[in-house]
Parts: sequence; C-alpha cells; structure tokens
Amino acid sequence: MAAAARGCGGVWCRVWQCGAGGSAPRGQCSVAGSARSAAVPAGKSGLAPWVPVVGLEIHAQISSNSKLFSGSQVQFAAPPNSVVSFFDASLPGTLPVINRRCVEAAVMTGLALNCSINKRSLFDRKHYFYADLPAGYQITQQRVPIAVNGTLSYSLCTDNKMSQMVTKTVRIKQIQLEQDSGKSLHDDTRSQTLVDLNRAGVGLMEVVMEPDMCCGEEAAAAVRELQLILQTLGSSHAVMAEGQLRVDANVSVHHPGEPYGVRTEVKNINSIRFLAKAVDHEIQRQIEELENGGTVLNETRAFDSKLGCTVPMRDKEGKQDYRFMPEPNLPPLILYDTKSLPANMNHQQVVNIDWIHERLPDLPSVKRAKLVEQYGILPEHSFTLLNEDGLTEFFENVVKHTQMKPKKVIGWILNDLLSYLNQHSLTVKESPVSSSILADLLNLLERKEISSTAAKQVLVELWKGEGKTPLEIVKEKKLELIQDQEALEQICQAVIDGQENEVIMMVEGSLCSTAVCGTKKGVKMVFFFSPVDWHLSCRASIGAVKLLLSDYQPFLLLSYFTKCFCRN
Ligand SMILES: Nc1ncnc2c1ncn2[C@@H]1O[C@H](COP(=O)(O)OP(=O)(O)OP(=O)(O)O)[C@@H](O)[C@H]1O
Ligand SMILES: [Mg+2]
Ligand SMILES: [Mg+2]
Repeated sequence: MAAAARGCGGVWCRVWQCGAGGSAPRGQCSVAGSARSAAVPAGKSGLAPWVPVVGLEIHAQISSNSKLFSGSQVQFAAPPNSVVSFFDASLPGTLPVINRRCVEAAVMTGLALNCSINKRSLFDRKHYFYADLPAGYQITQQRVPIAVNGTLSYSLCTDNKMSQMVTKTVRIKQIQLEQDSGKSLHDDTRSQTLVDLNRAGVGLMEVVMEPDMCCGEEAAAAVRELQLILQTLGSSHAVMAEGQLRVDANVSVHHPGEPYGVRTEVKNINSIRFLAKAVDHEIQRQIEELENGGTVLNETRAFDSKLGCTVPMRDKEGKQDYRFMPEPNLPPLILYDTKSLPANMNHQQVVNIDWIHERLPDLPSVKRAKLVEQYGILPEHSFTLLNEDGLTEFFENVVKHTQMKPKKVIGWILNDLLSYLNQHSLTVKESPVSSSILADLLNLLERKEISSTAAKQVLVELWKGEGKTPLEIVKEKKLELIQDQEALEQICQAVIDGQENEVIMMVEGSLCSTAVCGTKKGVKMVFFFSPVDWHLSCRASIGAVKLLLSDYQPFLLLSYFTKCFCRN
C-alpha cells in the first residue's frame, strides 16, 4: 500500500494507491506514516489513484440541567433509571415541552460555526425499534433543522512539525436538535440485556459535516476544534470518554473525476485518537477490497480499538426506512432576531438570535490570535495552550505574577510543566506546582538569585508537593548564586588547589567563550565560563568538577568542551 500527497491539496489531501510494495498488515493504519511521499506508484488495477472522502456526523450532548422535552435531570453516572420522567419512558398521555436552554445552546453553536439560523425549524419522528428507545421513534429535525450552511476551520501540522501548520475548512451542512436514546447494558454471563433510560431524552445537537475531508488526521483535527468550540461556548461539555461527544465517520474512496464511492459509516467513535485510526483503517480496507475485485457495501461498522480495525456491526441496517413523519405534538420552533422581535416582547420571552450573537464568547481561534498578539508567543504555542484545559489560565497567571518575559515563561510551561504532567498523567488542575509558586521560582531566576540549572533542581523538589516555597528549597539546598566576586575567586582557587589530576570545569549550556588555563604542579587546568554571567558558570563548574572526575574520562570531555569553545 502506498500513499502520496495530492498535488493541489497539499500534504493533507492524500491520494491512495495499492502499489507494488504490497499491502500493509490488516488493522494497521499506514496513513500517518507513509502519506508524505510525493510519488504515486501505479496501482494493481492500473487505474488512477484512489481519493478518500470523509464526512462526519457528530452528536454533542447539550449541557443543560434538564432534558430536551422533559423536566427530568441530566446527570452523568446517576444510578440506573433514577432520572427518568414519564415522558422519557414514553408513557401514554405525556407530551413534550421544549427546553429553552437546549434551543439556545444549538443557536449559539450554529452561530459559532458560521451557520444560518432558521427562524422556523421543525421536529420530526424518526422510527426505529430498539429496547432503549421506548417510544419506537426519536424526535429529531429531519426536514428543517435549526441551523444550516456553516463552516469550521481547523489546523493541523505538516510532517508532525508543530511549526508548520496548515488551516483547512470543512463545510457544516446542518445542526439539528434531537433526543438521545437510553442505554442497553448487555450482561453476557446471564444472557440478559438491561435497559437504563437515564440518557433517554437528553438533548443532542447533531452536527453534520459535508464530505470535505480525506484522512483520519483531518477528521481528528476538525473534531478537536469543534470540541474546543463547544467547551468554550459551554453548549456541551463534549467529554468524549463520557459519551458527550460521539462521532460517526462516513468513508468512501473513488478515482479522481469519478462520482463518490459507496460510503460506510463507522458508528459511535468516542476518542479522537480512535477516530483517526478508524478512518485511516477504513480507507485502507476499502481500497484493498476494491483492488481485489470486491465491492464496498453501504453498511454500518464499528471500530475495534483492540484490533485497530473496523468490523461490520451486528445490527446491519442496510437501507433502513425510518418512516419520518412530522412530530404532531410540537409546533414549529420559532426564533426571532432584533428586526422580527414583536414590540411587546423581550429576549426573556423568546429566543433572540441577535441577543445570543452579541454575547458569544471569544472562540478558540480568536483566543489564540490574542495570545500571540498580547504575549508575543509563537502561533503553535497558542495551540498547545488552548489544547490543555486550564493551561492558558495557568500561563496567564504565571505571567501576571512574574517579571519574566512571557516568551521565556512559555518555555517553562511547555517544556517543564507539561512534560511533568504528561509523564504523570495529571491535568493542569492537578499540578502539584501552582501558577503562583512557579511564578515565585521564575522571579528568583529573573532576579539572578539562582541559575536556571538550580531553578530546575528546585522544580524537581516542588513537584514533590511538600508545601515548601521555592525560596525555602533554595536555602535548604544552598542553591543561591554567589554574587561576590572575591568569594567566587576563593572558591575557584580552592578547587584548583584541591585537584591532583587534570581538571575541566564546565559551564551551563554550551555557550562558552572564555577559557582560563593555569597550571599547578605541572597539571593542566582548563576552565570554561559563560560569556553572560561568569559567576553563574563558576557555580555550575564546581558541581561539574566532581562529576567529571568521578564519572567521566576527563580527556574525552576535554576534547568535547574544546570543540564547544572553538565554535564560539
Ligand atoms: N460518498 C461519501 N463518502 C463519505 N462521506 C459521505 C459521502 N456521502 C455523504 N457523506 C457524509 O455522510 C454523512 C451523511 O449524514 P446524514 O446525517 O445526512 O445522513 P445519514 O447518515 O443517512 O443519517 P443518520 O443521521 O441516520 O446517520 C455526512 O456527514 C456526509 O458528509
Ligand atoms: Mg446523521
Ligand atoms: Mg449517519
């Protein structure tokens, strides 16, 4: 299997072809790794290369206190069937009452995704039979949804380099309001299926994207951006692990210039990483199928994360007839804008699109631009800041409480804080070092009271979360920089006098510019000092002397340091 970049679309749009190199093993997605090559080897079939097409349907649970059409609570992980009203259980005689909050959340989301908001939308019944859908139908918006014709811009990096980012846009076909279903819990040991209706009737927004993407990486980046937007708006918590954001990935392949191929739909993917893998696997599977003379069925599949491949779902739907019909118990949903708002009504009595528009928070793209503008940080760093929940606030708090320049602060946040948190699987909010403690530490560094090597040592102590302040640790570990030149000279002299063998004294980093050579009892001494802050280097040198003499061949290190020195 070989893959290559499509000339016009840059590295992101890939053209696929089964080549002489043979197929990648089943279940492995070779997209990310191999798609960078520019050449397109001839296919087995001898036809033009394959173009993958990907379109997503994303179900976002609306963050609301109560359900879409009933007053029962929305509560994740509540005891089974503890938050179910008569309406949710479809008892006869119950009627839907629309939840204003859910409507506002959908309008907000539509506006944030540049959609046109329909001032008149309709509800329909979509019929299918499943144990966790007691009514036998779902109330959705099939004919006229609440929002249509939007766009979502998302960025992704080329060749795994954060510094080379490309921004792409996917069209949003529509956003529709609909009910979630209940959950079926299969107990294989007792051959039973238990039904939990807690989720039945929770408000969902289904965001339907046009088939504008072409690989798993793009799909993943688009969903991540959508997730950030929803979380910024507060219209959905969008936590995938809790099922608040579920993705159906539609995938097909075709030859350039030919109509789109038959699509398969990989249902209910609940992790961004799995989404990328599922899409890439499905593209590969379809190409292999077609190259081997088979056909792609219009079927529903699931992603098996253990095997890393998609598998047909047991409940193969084929072309299911949903018998859509207008929901007779709900009138058209009417929204207003400032122009159409009747004189005797205010925004509390109706949903006013303009009123919501004026109150939209800054979206992630705007926040990133502001971070770059305000703090002079690199665009790719603004992406990292927004990617971690709470990291932007952490960074801004540190900046507020330190004299260190934001450009330097970002290095400590991204290199030290983030790598520690990642290593220990902690969120920013769980960091043992708070933003104000980190700011205190950076202030000591900025005031040249400690070296950056010492600051890193202090940070190691701070991670232990023992409640000591950076200054206490500095004093305890005697890490202060000695500013008194005479005292420093005495220390150096003592080191020289104390050595019998050849001595190399190393500075911080490799920016050495001054060497002082001396001899005592015929022993050569070489010192390297930092050009900026010689006493700072001296301090490090003392530690280095011990290290060099005990752990390393002084001769080998000497040649390395001399190289450093010559370079400068
Ligand atoms: N040839 C294709 N290849 C890949 N994706 C496609 C193709 N044609 C359509 N799609 C995508 O399939 C999705 C269709 O979603 P839509 O909700 O309109 O219909 P559905 O899947 O039939 O309905 P349901 O909501 O019941 O799943 C869209 O995201 C669209 O971009
Ligand atoms: Mg759909
Ligand atoms: Mg679908």
